[in-house]
Amino acid sequence: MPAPIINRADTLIFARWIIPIAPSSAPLANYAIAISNGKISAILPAAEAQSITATKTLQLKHHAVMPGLINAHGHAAMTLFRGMADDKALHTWLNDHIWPAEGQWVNADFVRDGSELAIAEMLRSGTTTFSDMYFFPEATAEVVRKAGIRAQLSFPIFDFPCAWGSGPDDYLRKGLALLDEHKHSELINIAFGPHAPYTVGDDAMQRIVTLAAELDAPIQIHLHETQQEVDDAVTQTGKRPIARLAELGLLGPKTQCVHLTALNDEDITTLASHGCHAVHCPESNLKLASGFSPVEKMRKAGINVAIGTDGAASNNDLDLFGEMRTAALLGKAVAGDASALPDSYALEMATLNGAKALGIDHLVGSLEVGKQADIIAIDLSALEQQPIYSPVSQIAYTNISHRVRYSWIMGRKVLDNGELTTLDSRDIIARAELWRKKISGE
Ligand SMILES: CSC[C@H]1O[C@@H](n2cnc3c(O)ncnc32)[C@H](O)[C@@H]1O
Ligand SMILES: [Zn+2]
Repeated sequence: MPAPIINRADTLIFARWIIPIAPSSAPLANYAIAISNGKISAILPAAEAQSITATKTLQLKHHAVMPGLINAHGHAAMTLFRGMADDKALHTWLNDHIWPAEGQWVNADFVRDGSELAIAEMLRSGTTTFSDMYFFPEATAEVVRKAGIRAQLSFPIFDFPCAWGSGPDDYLRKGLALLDEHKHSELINIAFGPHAPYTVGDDAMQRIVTLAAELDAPIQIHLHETQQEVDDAVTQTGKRPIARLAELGLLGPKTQCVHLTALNDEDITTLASHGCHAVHCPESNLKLASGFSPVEKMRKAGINVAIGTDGAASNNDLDLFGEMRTAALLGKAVAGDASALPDSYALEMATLNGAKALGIDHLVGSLEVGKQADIIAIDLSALEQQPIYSPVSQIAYTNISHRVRYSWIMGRKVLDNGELTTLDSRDIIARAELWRKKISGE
């Protein structure tokens, strides 16, 4: 059905290209997009849009306009540990460095300041939705509201105590309160965040399965991050983690499986048949030498693959455009096929596939009339992007994140000509420096 013709809008953006992602990623040249009441109200050729009266009009002659990016996995507050424990393998990194540091430093203030630093970095580089898994999610929620960004907050569950709680009972009680508090929120969704198969036992997993089904809530979990994780599980239980979670009923269309490097064909079939989503974090997997995710095989098996940065302590940035480029390049090498993970698929992974994974594709992930106006504009006029045969290629394969100039979330402008409108960069940097001094004992 053709979209209704409108004659007025709150914001009208004329762009050199619009890349809608759905129904396809093919760029629409010299188009306009209208925003009314926080939603996309029209997408039409620029010549036809001249008749629309708008409160604000923007002429973006050299820009590509596309859906805001969706960072489907991270630990926002870990920005305050960026560069603190580099060049270590996952288990040494976690057991000997990160978990002791978290035990010493993480509290609600740490999470508030670290999350604000992360959100500022993500907004500046084109992310409009992020999925987080960290302690004190209520503190992250405060900053999410302040920034006006969209988020899924997965509350953590371990079998053991941490700064946020004493064990599974306590985590579930706090998490359910958070779910209840945000059940009508437009920007925040709450998910269950069992940390990993090796930190959460069968009892807690079973309670998560029951509660998540009752509340129709998503589950996000680190899964098959390394071959060692799989080998240890087989030694201890005789089962691969994916097989164990399938038996426990934890795998389903609301389950977001993060990492998925050590997969055999049976694992892929199990994930596909349960409708699970994969969240690929290529830079964290490379930096921690965790392994290689068979993204092309998963795609061919019909698994929805989204993309995430993971935390800044294992990446070390939150640049989803950079992650997209790494995913595309690595995906080709892993598949042994240069045609695997083409530019258009890289863009889909970071937008619509992310929205599908988080269960919000009816709201965001593509530019379509009726969807929420989560939109970014990238200036392609710089030397490094010339000449432009294909804007999709330039976005996927050139270093582009610093060229994001505008960003709207639910129609609200949160990045204006490269400047954050809701957050104060200088104050955020000053607070990060205070944490560095404290943590380094200066
Ligand atoms: C449940 S709160 C998050 C918890 O996860 C830790 N973490 C960060 N990155 C990874 C990773 O790649 N694999 C496993 N666990 C990770 C983080 O430090 C928190 O303790
Ligand atoms: Zn992670």
